[in-house]
Amino acid sequence: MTSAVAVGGLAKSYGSVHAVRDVSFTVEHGEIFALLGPNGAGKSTTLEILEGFRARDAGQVGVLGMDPGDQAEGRELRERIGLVLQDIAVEPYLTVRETLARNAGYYRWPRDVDEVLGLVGLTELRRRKVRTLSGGQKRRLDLALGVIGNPSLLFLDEPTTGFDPNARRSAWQLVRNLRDAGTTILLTTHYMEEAQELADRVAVIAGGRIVSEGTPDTLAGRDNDGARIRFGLPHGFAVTDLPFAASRGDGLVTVETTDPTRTLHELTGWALRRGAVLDRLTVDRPTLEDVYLRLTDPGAPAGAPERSVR
Ligand SMILES: Nc1ncnc2c1ncn2[C@@H]1O[C@H](COP(=O)(O)OP(=O)(O)OP(=O)(O)O)[C@@H](O)[C@H]1O
Repeated sequence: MTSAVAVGGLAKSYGSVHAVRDVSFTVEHGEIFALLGPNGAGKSTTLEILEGFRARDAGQVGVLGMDPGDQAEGRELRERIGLVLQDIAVEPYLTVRETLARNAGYYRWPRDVDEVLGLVGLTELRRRKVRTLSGGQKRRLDLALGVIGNPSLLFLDEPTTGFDPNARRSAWQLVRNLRDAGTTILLTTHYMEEAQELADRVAVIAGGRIVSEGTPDTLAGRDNDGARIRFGLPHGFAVTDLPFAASRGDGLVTVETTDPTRTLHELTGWALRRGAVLDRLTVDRPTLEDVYLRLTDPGAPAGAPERSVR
């Protein structure tokens, strides 16, 4: 089976601004794929080309086996994709349920309106006028509008911006449920926690180019990076007493290691023999955000694109 989305050598400029330079990636059926990148990196431009709203200058694009740039195929495609864009215009004087029911009428095989209201947690608010919804409630309605047409492929452009932490977790569960029911999802987000929690694979785009691609856990060799052990030393002990090199700052000792199992063993053995209690002991690895910040640091030397495989 072909990929749900296949992009090769995509390029798009606005006058002298090279918004997308040479972007290639695929999204497989049934996966959640996240496009990450700083403001102005080219994410929305890429998405708009895939959605058929913007013409490309160069490259190949296949979405559900169709070319969104082709007028006839583009129309057929719009029946099969769902969109949750950053700012969807809705009629403020309709109720939540009326809005959803009206949009359901645009599709040949819509989902049940009340079922979708339940999915996004808007059943209680179904009789409320849209203009009275809070920002987060409105965003849930956006999500409902995106899935009402029962799409095979759903585009989510920053789906949880403005959500409170509980609403964000509910939205994540909804997105996972959609994926588990067979919907392919391509999303953009500025929340690294969202990408970590949701995405099967991510691509980082910067300056119109993909600079790294992989699973959230392995992106840019994240899984092979060293671990960091931190702890507080009790009174009377110095960093130089430790059986390995370490540094001290913020009242905590930090040890960088590529072999955390061994280093921890040495550390705890050393402490137990001396009756020393290691205060606030933690072991961690670079987060997705650490890796993302490194990849998108404008001061970092430009290198070959990094790719890690699943
Ligand atoms: N219609 C337009 N006309 C001219 N320049 C544009 C237009 N749309 C986008 N750009 C420029 O193209 C570049 C890429 O913009 P794009 O909106 O694709 O980035 P983005 O990654 O989605 O950013 P954000 O995270 O801020 O939404 C930016 O430099 C932007 O200023």
